[in-house]
Order: sequence, then C-alpha cells, then structure tokens
Amino acid sequence: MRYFEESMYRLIEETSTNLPADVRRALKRAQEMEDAGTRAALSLSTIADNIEMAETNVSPICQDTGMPTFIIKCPVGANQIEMKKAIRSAVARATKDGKLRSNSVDSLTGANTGDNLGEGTPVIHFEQWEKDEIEVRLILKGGGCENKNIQYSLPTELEGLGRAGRDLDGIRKCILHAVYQAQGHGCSAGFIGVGIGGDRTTGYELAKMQLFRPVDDVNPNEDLRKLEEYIMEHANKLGIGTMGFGGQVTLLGCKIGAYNRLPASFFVSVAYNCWAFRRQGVRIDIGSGQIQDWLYERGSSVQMSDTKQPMEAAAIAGEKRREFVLHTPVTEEQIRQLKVGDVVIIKGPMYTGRDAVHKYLVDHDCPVDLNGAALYHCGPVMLKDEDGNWHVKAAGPTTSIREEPYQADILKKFGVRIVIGKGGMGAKTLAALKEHGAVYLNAIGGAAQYYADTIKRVNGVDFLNFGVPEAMWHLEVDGFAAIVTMDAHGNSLHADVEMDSLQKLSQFKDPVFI
Ligand SMILES: O=C(O)C[C@H](O)C(=O)O
Ligand code: SF4
Repeated sequence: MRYFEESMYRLIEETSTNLPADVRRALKRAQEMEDAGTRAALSLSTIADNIEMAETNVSPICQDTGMPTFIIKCPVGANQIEMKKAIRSAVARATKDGKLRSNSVDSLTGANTGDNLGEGTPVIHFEQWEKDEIEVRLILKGGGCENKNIQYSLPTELEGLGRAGRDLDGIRKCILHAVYQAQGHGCSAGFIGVGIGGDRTTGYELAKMQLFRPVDDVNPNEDLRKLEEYIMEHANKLGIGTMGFGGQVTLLGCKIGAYNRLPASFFVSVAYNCWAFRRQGVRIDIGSGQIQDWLYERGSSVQMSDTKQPMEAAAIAGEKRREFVLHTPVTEEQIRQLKVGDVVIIKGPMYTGRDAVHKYLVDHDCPVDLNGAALYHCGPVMLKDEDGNWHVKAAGPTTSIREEPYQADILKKFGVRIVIGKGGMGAKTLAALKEHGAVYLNAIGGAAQYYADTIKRVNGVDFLNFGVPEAMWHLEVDGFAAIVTMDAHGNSLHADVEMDSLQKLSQFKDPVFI
C-alpha cells in the first residue's frame, strides 16, 4: 500500500478539478434545451467554459470544495487505521496545494483549522466486502447546496401542493417541493438524491448515497423508476432554471432509494447537489495501493464549450439585453440607470465579504472605504507564493441570502453601491437598494475559474484571522461580468421567479400515483 496516499491525492485532485463525463453530458443536454441568448443559456455557457478552465488549470471547479466525504469498501484484514492516516495526509496536502479550500471551521470559535482536518472532517466511512481490492468513492458537496437539503416527515402539509400522505404520491409531492424550495440558491440546475424511510440520520445518509449513482442509470425498482422519471419531467416545468434565472431546465438528475422505516416514522430526505456535482471513485490495488481504474468516466472525454457564448457577448446575443461597463467606485447615478436583466462588467477594485465580515461590520468600522464600492459575497481559494504574494485560485460567489439580516444596514452605513453574490436577497435588502441607490448583481455560482481569471491582482487583505474564505480580500478585477437581478427601482427577478414557480408547483397538486 505504498502508493495509497498518492492515489488518494490524485482522487481528490481529479474530483475537485475535472467534472465527470456523466455530469458533463447532463449539462450539455441542458444547454441544448435553453434558447440562445436567454439568461439561462448564457449562464450555462459560462458554466461550460468554467468546467474546461478547471480541467486545464487543474484548479477547483468551484471554490467551495465542500465536505470531503470518502466511502471505502475494503477486504477483511485491510488496515483501516493506516488508510485513514493516508487519507488525512492527502487531504491536508491537497489543501496546501489549492486543490481544496480550507473548509474545516470550529463551530464554536469560528477558527479555521487551515488544512481541512478537524473534529468530524474529513468524513470517512468504511465497509468490508468479499472482493480482493479496495474501492474508494469521494464526494465534494459544497455548503450552499448542502443548506438546501430538506427532510419531510409524512403526513404533512406542503406549500402549493396541499396534503402529502404516507404513500408514493405523498413522496412525489415532497420531492417536487424540495426542488421548488431550493430555488437557485444551491446553484441550479441541480441533482437530487432522495432517501425514503430510515430514521432521520439514515434517511439523509441514503439520500446522499443516491448521489453516487451514475446520472444515466435506471432504477431497478419499478415504482421508483417511474417516480424518478416523473420528477425529472415535472420538476423541469417549475421554471426556476439555471441559477434561478428562469428557464427550461431546473433539475439534471433524480435518484431515489428506499429503506425500511419504523411504524411511527415516515421520512423523505432530499440531498440537493449543485451543477458542480463533484464525485469520483477509484479501484485500488491491495498490494501497491495504486489506482487501477476510475469508477466514473472521466470528464476529459466530453468537451464542454463548443457552443461558446460568453456572458460578455450578452448584448449581442439577446436583442434587448443591455450591457454596462462600470469602473469602481461608482456613483448613485450610474446605479440608478441599471435595470433587472442588464449585464454589468466591472473593472477596478472589489472587496470580498461574506458571513463573518457582515456580522462584524454591523457593529464596527471598516478598514477600507466602501463608498461606491463593489462588495463581493465570495470566499476564495488563495495561495501565497514564496515572496509572500497572494494568488487567487478559485473565486465564485457564495449564497447571498445568508447576509440578509445584515445587508441593508451595511449598505446604509458604508455607502456600498454594488452587492455581488448568487441566489438573490430578500425584501429588506431590496428596499435598501431602492432607498440608497444600490444594485444586486448575480454572478454565476460555481464559476470559480471563470471569475478567478478576471481578478488581475490582490491588493491586500483584512480579517485574515477569520480564515481565508471569510477574510476581506482587496481585489483588482477586469471583465468581471454578472447580471442585475435586483435593481434600485424595487424590481427583483428572484421574487418574480419564486412567485411564478410556486404557481407552477400548484399545478401538481392532484394525485398521480394512486
Ligand atoms: O462557500 C462558498 O464559497 C459557496 C457555498 O457553497 C454556497 O453555495 O453558498
Ligand atoms: S457555490 Fe454553488 S456550485 Fe459551488 S458548492 Fe456552492 S452550491 Fe455548489
């Protein structure tokens, strides 16, 4: 097992940087279904470019490299203690090399361990089997989509769908509702794994395990096969679309499994995974520890960006789409001219700030002048070179709704004019944007290489004590493109899509599986 640690490193690197072929194909099918020039099509082509860039740069597809979760099957007698040590060492090394973001945070103190090792991280599950080889599967599921996981306890009453009973039709309703409630927050279009039954813990576990099934497999259970097909067809009628921008494709895959349950319990657990569906696996030689083969077809065989239509070309592609190049800092007048649907391309300084920074700024001063500034909800992957200079390795947006309790106050207090993130924000922020003359731009979630490429320099950093993802990075950008989804006139694309999709959801109220 001399090479086991190196094999684990390669598995981590491959999973983080090279999206597998089955996932790529699902995204290509989505691209074919969206009309050229629409927001959904533009986002999908940015996603396609990003996938290729990640593979070429051997850098993370998305900056949130998630909770590394290893599922291992090994023969009786294999040394699990040694394997665990090797996995932990490979995780730390991959973090140091910028293949993983330092993502392990002390829940009480907020301290980032810096190497992805800590209580409960990484997650490693062992199971013994009869075969004479080792199989290791890895999933890197990010926090934004993890936040959209949901567990239902039947019977229940569901928004838009009414009563969901303890039967196949009740399960159907829960799954549709799960897709609806995720909206664009978890970087749709997504994949869902569903666990029927079990208890609260094993139900979620089963749901997550479904995500290891190949996208194109067929469920051997006839009832579940029918349900999967039904969900794929109907969830895509909700109109949520890529990034929640509206569109034909909301769901890219649905896999359902069932466990027995207790008479009193009936759980339906849904694991929501973003389009950046990073999972791979390897078969390992028990003697040498070397990789024998990959368990999922590797991404390199499916080329993504043949239908290239970068976001910057939006003004040409979409007849009515307007495009604005803004040099930061900006004025109120520049912001007031923007409307939902416009494409904005930013040049100049930009500051990152996410959960810890927002909480801090509410009661403290800011070390930089944010007047007219662009504030980017982003926790990048950063590497420091030998000369002490920082480099951005991956830098897509994070889910903005988490900052809803703070954003309006921060706009007012510091004079921020551009907020950039993904998934949109709520009514309080919308009102503040209108009152103070600011705008919300939706960047393409998961497009971490695409955005890293627009960052030309790192000018400085504050709050590094919050950890790398939570620090305030001072960036210099050129060609940073995003879409206005909340303007300074009280319009929100997110509110519109949410309302519209709720109406569409209620079409599926009547029983189907009786
Ligand atoms: O933590 C991040 O950078 C992103 C997160 O996965 C999210 O989707 O909000
Ligand atoms: S930012 Fe989006 S693509 Fe990245 S992990 Fe979060 S949900 Fe997934």
